[in-house]
Amino acid sequence: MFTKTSWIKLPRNVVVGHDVLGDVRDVVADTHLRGRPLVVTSPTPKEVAAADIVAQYEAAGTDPGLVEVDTASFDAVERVIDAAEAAEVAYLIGVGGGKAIDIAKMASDRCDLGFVSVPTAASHDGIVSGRGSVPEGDTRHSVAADPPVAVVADTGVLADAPWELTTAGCADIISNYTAVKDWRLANRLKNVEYSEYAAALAEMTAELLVESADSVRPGLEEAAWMVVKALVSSGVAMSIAGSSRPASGAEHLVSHQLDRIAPGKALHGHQVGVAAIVTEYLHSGERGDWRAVRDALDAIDAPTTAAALGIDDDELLEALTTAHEIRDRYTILGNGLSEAAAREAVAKTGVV
Ligand SMILES: NC(=O)C1=CN([C@@H]2O[C@H](COP(=O)(O)OP(=O)(O)OC[C@H]3O[C@@H](n4cnc5c(N)ncnc54)[C@H](O)[C@@H]3O)[C@@H](O)[C@H]2O)C=CC1
Ligand SMILES: O=C(CO)COP(=O)(O)O
Ligand SMILES: [Zn+2]
Repeated sequence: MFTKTSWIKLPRNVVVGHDVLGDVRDVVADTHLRGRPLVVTSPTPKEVAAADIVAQYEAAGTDPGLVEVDTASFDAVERVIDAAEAAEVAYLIGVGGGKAIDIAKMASDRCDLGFVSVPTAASHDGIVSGRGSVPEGDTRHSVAADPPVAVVADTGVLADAPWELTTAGCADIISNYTAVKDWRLANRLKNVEYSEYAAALAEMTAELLVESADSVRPGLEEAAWMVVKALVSSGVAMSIAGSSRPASGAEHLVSHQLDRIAPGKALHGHQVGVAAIVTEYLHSGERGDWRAVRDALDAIDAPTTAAALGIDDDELLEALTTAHEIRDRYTILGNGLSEAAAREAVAKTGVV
């Protein structure tokens, strides 16, 4: 008897382009969302975009709430929920990098309110995904949350953001190669549910970005366009899968460990990129595709070594040998990488 069910949640309006920041109210008006919003942001994105959005609503006679967050934590989610309830808002607008967007996404899901995603950096593929990523103690949660009802990505804002944020977004996409390899491995060895459509979309997204690497250059709106389209596509792959598997494998586990061992030293996308060189080596060996991963990162100016991340060799080795403990997600790390194997992998790939 056939018993499978799949429920794919996707955004209704995804608006990407030049000067679209000024259209946030119009884009929202095209959805079912009505009333006062709560704008969830962090200090720099507030100046770059959130203040403009607040001004749009004020000019139209609506007084939006505003709350600032600075970390991806469950405490921050609770603070936003309290602010949303106190201000009796009708929906939330997340404005910023991955952390502000994740917090707004999870808070709106918990309050059963709509969510609008306004990225100010092309730095991560959580812009449209139906997931939130939050550390807690020794673990890292990938929380299911309704994806945004609408996304407004202004290519001018994204192109003006610091270049390293864009290269981090590219590296987050390049890591799809190893994430999908880990997913297939987990499917074969542990019967983990797998979607060929989601995997193919995640891989194709990485492929298209790598092929366009020459055009991804600082300050160009065309480059921001290409990268944000890839980030949207990767987020859609996660929504089709109903998990972050198409975009998060062992390289993400290593990055999540680095967030605990060496907090604040490097961007999420850069960490997963460097870790992907090593996990690709583990998948396919010395003659495998790890050079292609490294060269793809290099072509878009993303770091390819621990030193370029600002992370000590020992910190990376600790992350590599303990990453399997962080979450119940089977990957090429299996039940743990030995220190000797980790040393060999980082030496062979030139990551250390
Ligand atoms: N939910 C999901 O599916 C996914 C979630 N993530 C999560 O996203 C986070 C990483 O996102 P990031 O954006 O790298 O980190 P982030 O949100 O900490 O942003 C990095 C920095 O960039 C600044 N920034 C943002 N826009 C700026 C602009 N226009 N000009 C100047 N500075 C600007 C932010 O204020 C922050 O200081 C991690 O917590 C990661 O786990 C990443 C991928 C997928
Ligand atoms: O960062 C992600 C995809 O790029 C998703 O992160 P998780 O590993 O927390 O699911
Ligand atoms: Zn990621």
